[in-house]
Amino acid sequence: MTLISKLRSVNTTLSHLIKTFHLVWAASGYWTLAWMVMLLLQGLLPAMSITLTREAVDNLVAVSGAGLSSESIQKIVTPVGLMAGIVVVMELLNAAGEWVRTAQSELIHDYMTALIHKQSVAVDYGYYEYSEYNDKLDRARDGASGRSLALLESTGSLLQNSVTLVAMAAVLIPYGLGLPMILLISAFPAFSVLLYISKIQYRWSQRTTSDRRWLMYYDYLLTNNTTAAEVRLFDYADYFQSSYQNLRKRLRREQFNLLRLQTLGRIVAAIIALTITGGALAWMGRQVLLGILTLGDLALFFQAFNQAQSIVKDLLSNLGKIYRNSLFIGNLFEFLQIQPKIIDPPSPVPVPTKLKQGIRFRQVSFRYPGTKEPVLENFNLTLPAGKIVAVVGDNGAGKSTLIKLLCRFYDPDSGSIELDGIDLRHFSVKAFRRLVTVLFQSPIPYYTTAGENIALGDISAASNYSEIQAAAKASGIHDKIKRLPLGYNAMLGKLFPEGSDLSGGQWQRLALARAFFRRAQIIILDEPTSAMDPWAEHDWLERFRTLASGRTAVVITHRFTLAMRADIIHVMRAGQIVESGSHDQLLALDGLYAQSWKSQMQADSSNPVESRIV
Ligand SMILES: Nc1ncnc2c1ncn2[C@@H]1O[C@H](COP(=O)(O)OP(=O)(O)OP(=O)(O)O)[C@@H](O)[C@H]1O
Repeated sequence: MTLISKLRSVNTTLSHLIKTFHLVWAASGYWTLAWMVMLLLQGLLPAMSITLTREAVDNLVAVSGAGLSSESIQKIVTPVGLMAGIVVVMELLNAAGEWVRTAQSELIHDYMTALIHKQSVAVDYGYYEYSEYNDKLDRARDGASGRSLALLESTGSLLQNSVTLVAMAAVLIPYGLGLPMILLISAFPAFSVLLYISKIQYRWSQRTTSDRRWLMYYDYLLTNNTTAAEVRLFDYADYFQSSYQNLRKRLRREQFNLLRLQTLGRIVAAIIALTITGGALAWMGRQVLLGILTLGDLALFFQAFNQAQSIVKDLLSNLGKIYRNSLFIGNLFEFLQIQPKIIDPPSPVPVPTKLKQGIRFRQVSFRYPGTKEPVLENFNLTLPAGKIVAVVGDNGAGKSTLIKLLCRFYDPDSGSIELDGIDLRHFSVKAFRRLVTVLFQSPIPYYTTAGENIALGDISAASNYSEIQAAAKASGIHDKIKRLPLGYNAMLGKLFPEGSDLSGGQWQRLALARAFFRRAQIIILDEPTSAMDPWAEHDWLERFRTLASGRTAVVITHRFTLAMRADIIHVMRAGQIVESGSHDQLLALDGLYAQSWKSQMQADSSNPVESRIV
């Protein structure tokens, strides 16, 4: 490590320390103040105690053999009494310290968690599609509350040690400068070992972040209710269990190696420190034999040396901890610094209250970050206002990418997506998204009450009970909810006690109710009926038409039954629209759509409603 990189590392540590202190202060201002006052007191008391020891011993020597006069007793009782007082104050401070520490740690935990939650939502959706981001998030969590408090504690201990050390030095310096120097040198090997190990541990932790996520994933596969059926059916438990165990074995081995290195280093450092201490003690013995020191000096000297040595050791070990924790907490700051790319323009244009022309993809080209192949290239598509448009196509054609662009989860690399002729980038992101509702293939089962599941569509209107019921009726889930033990107040999902589970199709109906409740102008559907039987799908489609009337809807689907009901069908292949028209027009065209339709009809003529476009 060059001098410049060393200085840079000290600078980074300091900057992390300052940022951490700001965070801690913001999270627990008064408690931090109380903590600092206590540190100062705890730092000063040991030196006061040592000075009193000298006084007590010297007084004892002075009055020894003078009889039990009140004057001689007082000479001993006063310093001893004060020393006892200091012990009591130290105990009180220790007890109060526990209290302050617990309060601080709770406040800091909540504050840091809130910061991480806020940032997790603020970053672009796109980040969640990359493992590097997940690594950052995992590391930030690791560096959050625990590390910041540890960093603060080590800094506090360091300050306390420094106060004590300065006070001790003031007491020791009259005996010469050599002793403080020896103390410092004796602790140096331990410090170097600590720094070295800290660095190795940090690198190991960074390198194994993904490994730990693999462990979580295997654990999830083996213990989760959503995977329980397939684990049994495919009998893959042994396979994933051994993957878990093998990975754990490797991590355990690496951890043991680190531990061995650490223990070895510590033993060597302790031997060096002991040798130096032995030399200092021999020197002290010599001074006593030569009659240079008084008994009081000797007592002070002995106590001060012992204490100062452990303080210097603590001090250096705290420096090491500060260094290590600042490395980890750097991950938190790195995470908090991620800037979203999908942001509001400086002066957003108001979103249209009612769509007139519709949505247009104009010469859109897009590739996912970090990939070479574009998914869309000079892509054009119009979604006319008030119409239902279906987009069909084979796997990987780019249909879901269209949705992501339409929701502004990503922006095009070139070209534009326009709403009534205005580029989406000119609207405020929140205001634009308020216009959109998406019904996903697997809607999220929110483990909350049935009513709240619908209200999440528009949380600002959550108290509008009659609208919630109207949305449930419109989507066809009202009767089911009414039959639940507590109706709209019934908990859904099996995660919590008393929860009632719904079928896949019922969850999709609940999602439709949420969409009704949202009253958004643009409705996007991604295989919304995949979990429904043909009868339920028919009923659902009728309800969907009610929802979509007067709105602009895009349906991404593989199902003919769904696609054929759209006003316009676009067939997509390899990032391009290759055919467009109504169901009848596309059949008459006898192209890709017609071929898929025919082959599906032949293959499954007994059950045409189940036909899929391939
Ligand atoms: N996050 C991503 N990063 C990189 N490439 C991606 C990402 N998501 C999708 N792709 C790629 O983009 C292309 C289009 O994918 P997309 O999911 O849009 O297809 P699709 O038409 O929705 O397919 P399907 O019908 O199977 O759902 C595919 O080649 C896919 O591998």
